[in-house]
Amino acid sequence: MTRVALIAHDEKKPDLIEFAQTHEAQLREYELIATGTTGKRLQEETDLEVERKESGPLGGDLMIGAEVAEDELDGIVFLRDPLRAQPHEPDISALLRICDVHDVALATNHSSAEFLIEGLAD
Ligand SMILES: O=C(CO)COP(=O)(O)O
Repeated sequence: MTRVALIAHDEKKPDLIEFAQTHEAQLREYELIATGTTGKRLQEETDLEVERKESGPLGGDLMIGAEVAEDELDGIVFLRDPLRAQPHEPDISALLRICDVHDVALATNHSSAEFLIEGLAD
């Protein structure tokens, strides 16, 4: 089954929720995982079932990266905040890197997320 991770930094969470709501019917067909706070908001604001990992700053990005390393993920939508430094920047870099190592589709902004979701549907 297609397995997809959804992640957003705080400033981008409203954007991710809107994205998930727009594509809710399609996303319902997939196994979804998310970092802690993103997952909580998805559970509260959509009808999607989401497996929650730790919050990003507490290791959630690394937990999702571990799934990438084990080839368990088909795609990641990670709406990053490009305007604010994050305390766990090394973890974020590790996640981006391991996606490139394993050639896993990764969208880090809304426009590319639209392409990714369309690609997953094919
Ligand atoms: O910090 C994050 C990704 O780097 C997201 O974590 P939360 O979903 O727990 O806010």
